Amino acid sequence: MKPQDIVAGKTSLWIFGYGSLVWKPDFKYRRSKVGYIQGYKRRFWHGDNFHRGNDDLPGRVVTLIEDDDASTWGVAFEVTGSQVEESLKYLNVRETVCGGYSTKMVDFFPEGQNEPPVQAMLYIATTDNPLYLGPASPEEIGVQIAVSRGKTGHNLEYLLRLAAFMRSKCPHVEDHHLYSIEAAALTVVSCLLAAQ
Ligand SMILES: N[C@@H](CCC(=O)N[C@@H](CS)C(=O)NCC(=O)O)C(=O)O
Repeated sequence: MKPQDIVAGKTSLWIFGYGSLVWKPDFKYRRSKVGYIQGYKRRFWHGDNFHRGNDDLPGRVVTLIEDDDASTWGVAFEVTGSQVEESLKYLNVRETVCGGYSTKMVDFFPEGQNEPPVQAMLYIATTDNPLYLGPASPEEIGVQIAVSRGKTGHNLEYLLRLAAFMRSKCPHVEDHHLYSIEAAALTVVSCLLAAQ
């Protein structure tokens, strides 16, 4: 679904972030809410040859993989009025042109007892994406992240800031995939520093 089809005539839109968007939205928004989506798991299975890697050494960033038993926590940002077009124009370049992500509408469940779900748009890199790297062990992913950097910065920053967000805003979530990769990447970094 193209963003313009999603926002046709909309004066308000929720955008769900679950990777770099949770700590660096970089667009103006009216308000944000921590919460989750159902039916997807977050995995470091998407390659990145722009923001956090290059063609010779692609970085690893997150995408969403369908899993009926899973949920993924992040942040939804509400954009209104002129913010709708401005945010989509910016994110189209950042996420789609540079990142290989496409857009999808899902139900977003804000944290809190009596919060009803709202429709939210997210960016997802599907498995048929040419940058898709697929599953690997935490150790393999940790090494790749520890040695990759791109035009936006080091892949390690991308990993550590996401882990810091989850510990701070979603301490109840046991994201073994994220934290095992974080531990593996930090082990690699400590070994590289010790070898210097
Ligand atoms: N679509 C996910 C992942 C977004 C993401 O990590 N996209 C990359 C593009 S490969 C990005 O924006 N990177 C910016 C950065 O690494 O600072 C999200 O909602 O946060």
